[in-house]
Amino acid sequence: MCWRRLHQPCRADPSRHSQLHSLSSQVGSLKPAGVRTSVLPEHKDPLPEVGRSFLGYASFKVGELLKSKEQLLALSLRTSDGGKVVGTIEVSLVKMGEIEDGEADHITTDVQGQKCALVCECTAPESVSGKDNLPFLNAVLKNPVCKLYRFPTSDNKWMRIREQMSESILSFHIPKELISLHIKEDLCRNQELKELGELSPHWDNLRKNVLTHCDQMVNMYQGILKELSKETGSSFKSSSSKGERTLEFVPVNLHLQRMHVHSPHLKDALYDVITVGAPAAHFQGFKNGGLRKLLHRFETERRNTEYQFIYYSPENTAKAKEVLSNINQLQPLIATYADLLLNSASQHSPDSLKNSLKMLSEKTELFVHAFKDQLVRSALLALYTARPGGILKKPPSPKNSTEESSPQDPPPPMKRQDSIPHHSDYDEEEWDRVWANVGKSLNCIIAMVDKLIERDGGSGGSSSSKNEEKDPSLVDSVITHPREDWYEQLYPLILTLKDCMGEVVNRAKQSLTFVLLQELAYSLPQCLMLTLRRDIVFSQALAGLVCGFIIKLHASLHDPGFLQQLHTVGLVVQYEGLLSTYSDEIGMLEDMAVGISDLKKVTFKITEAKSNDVLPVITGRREHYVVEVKLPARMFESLPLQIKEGQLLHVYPVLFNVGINEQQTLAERFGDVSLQESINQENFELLKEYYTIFMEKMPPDYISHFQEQNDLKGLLENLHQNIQAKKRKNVEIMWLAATICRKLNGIRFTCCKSAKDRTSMSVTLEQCSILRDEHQLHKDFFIRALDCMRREGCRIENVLKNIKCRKYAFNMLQLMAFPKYYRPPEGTYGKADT
Ligand SMILES: O=P(O)(O)O[C@H]1[C@H](O)[C@@H](O)[C@H](O)[C@H](O)[C@@H]1OP(=O)(O)O
Repeated sequence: MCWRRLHQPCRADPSRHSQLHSLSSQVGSLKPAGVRTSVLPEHKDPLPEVGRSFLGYASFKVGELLKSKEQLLALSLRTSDGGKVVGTIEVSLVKMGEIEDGEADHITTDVQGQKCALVCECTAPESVSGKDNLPFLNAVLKNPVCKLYRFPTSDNKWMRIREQMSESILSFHIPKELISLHIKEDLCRNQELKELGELSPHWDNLRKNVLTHCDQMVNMYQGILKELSKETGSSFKSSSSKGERTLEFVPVNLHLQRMHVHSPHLKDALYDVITVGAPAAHFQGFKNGGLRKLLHRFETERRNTEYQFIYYSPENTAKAKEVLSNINQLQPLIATYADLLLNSASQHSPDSLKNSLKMLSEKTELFVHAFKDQLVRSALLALYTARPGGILKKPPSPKNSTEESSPQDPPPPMKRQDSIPHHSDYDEEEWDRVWANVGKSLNCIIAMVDKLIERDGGSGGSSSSKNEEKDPSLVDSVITHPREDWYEQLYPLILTLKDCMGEVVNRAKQSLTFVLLQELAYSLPQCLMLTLRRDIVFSQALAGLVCGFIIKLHASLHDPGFLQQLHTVGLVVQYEGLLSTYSDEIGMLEDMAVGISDLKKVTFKITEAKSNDVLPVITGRREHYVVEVKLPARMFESLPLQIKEGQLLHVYPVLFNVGINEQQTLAERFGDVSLQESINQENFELLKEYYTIFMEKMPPDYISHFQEQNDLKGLLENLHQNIQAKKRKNVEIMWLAATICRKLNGIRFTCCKSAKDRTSMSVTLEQCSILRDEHQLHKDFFIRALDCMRREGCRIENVLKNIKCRKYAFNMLQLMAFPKYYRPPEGTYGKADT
């Protein structure tokens, strides 16, 4: 690392001669050096000339400093004529991590005359756990801002802090990936709606209407994707662009906020927080509230409107989508394995034949299993009644096993269709026969393979353990007509399997698409706008999560405990919300709560990077996404087997919100804080559940050591009491939740509307509290360090890059309503055009 400019000549402070802050020293320019001076107590002479402002000088060679045992030099401070010794100066090496090609400059901070910390600024990023991680992290993190501080510890030593803030290219990459998937999913659904076959006029009109709107939606997503694709290389959406329509899917002001601490007696430590604007649909606005309320209201209304469409619960609709997606994945796979089997047969290779059969059997069993649900059966019946002339005496019920005896079920649907004659030739058992035929034809293939291998002199029967399940008539027909050409023997059976499968797929797809039609049919534009809103909020939340996950992974790769936790338990992801339950921010919080909860649908998979493209890849659909994170070969190799084998890694998102500004005061006095209370209560339960799984699944050795180090139970109890206490602006909740998250190796987030002002107050407070509690920051320096970080640190740069002005957007009146430690120092806040 190098300093462009070194310490300014020292100016003697006429009022305080005992301690000087900085001094002109001809220090070389390789490493930053900390400088401490003192004046000899007996020195009574008037100050030497040089404008009375220079106390003296000293010089040294950088090499000497580097070679010195303590990396510290004690030098005599001499008057400018080289005569008298007027004091001493200590120069010590401040090694803040390696920086290549870095530029640095220094700023002296002087908080109301108290010299508390040396702050340096530099532009180069820092390696976290070895330089080798850098290229991979650099592919994700952009435009780092670094600040270096020195603060005294309680035993009068120095701790060195490196604060770093970086944007992420994932801010744009993830939304683009996700929108592409939405387009794919919706195009496929629209196609399936078109292929639903002939419907009676009522349903046909409904379908046409749905298709018109859905096509418009797809066009809209395509338009947004096109606009976003123009933003090549972008990695930051500023708070002032919150409401821009084309950037709606992009998270606001997303950054990694990192604190790297080197303290004298302790191991170096790294503290990361992802800061981001609360995931919310700013362009759509909050006049009618946010997702939590909108979804609830929509579902209640839909449930109570019982004509024109059939009510399927959100769980059933989700199940229909899942089965459809399984079918779409499994059918081509089975076809491929069936062809592989034929290929092995034509090569007359018993081993290869057995292997292909094994794979074919596994996938076909999954396929058959996918249709076991009662939903398919009831949907088939519903679709039958929607065909021209098809009506039942008894209306279909969309019940499934979980819903079967719910007394609140809505009355039977389809009341308005009694103009269609009541006759039915619907054969309820036909589906069972079609479905069972897939299993039968598989059994037939298994029997034939066994037979062929046996006749060939191999160990027949080994290819299947299910002989007892085979259909005897089919087996007989195989045995009584043996032929020696394997391919010819198997070909007709494979053809039958494919035909049977085609029949099942056709029926099931149509019936389940009919279920999806019901979801869209009610209150069409509103329903699609809700989906859009949810997609937008989810996209912002996911971009942050993927960023947090990758950073956590890189920072903890060397920790076997973490890796074990990752694949056996999964990671807790804790969001600290600072939104107020008043006015528009109620809607934001309602959006955020759903967006964060939706992250449960995400799992991660770590793969080996095969090229320079290390950006994550997303697959899946709205109900479930898999994010593939790539690691370079050497890092990938060091992972536990389970992770290398592609095990899906889970996340457990939790949100705790405490409004802190003047709006929250209004909410507490004249409004309603119940939203915040219920969110905190619900999420406390989720956090407790995670802790229980953690305790159950981690090995006993790990747990006993963990318990010795951390009183998680006590912290959870404390958090619970604070949530129950319903105290105003109870910021203790945030501190406890964050502490629990850190102790559980989780991923930390802090959010407010823009992640600029309140977030900056909170992360700097968190950083200084960690320094005080974990690194013995001298108690007299707590406030000074806090003010220093807020005045000179990365977060004021965050404000600058968002609104082109170095002022937190608070006024005096607002700040009076803030909890004490959330107020920035004088001169750093004021009217800012946000
Ligand atoms: O980063 P935020 O705290 O969401 O910024 C707020 C700020 O807290 C508030 O005092 C000010 O009046 C503005 O509303 C800020 O939000 P912007 O989104 O306008 O930056």
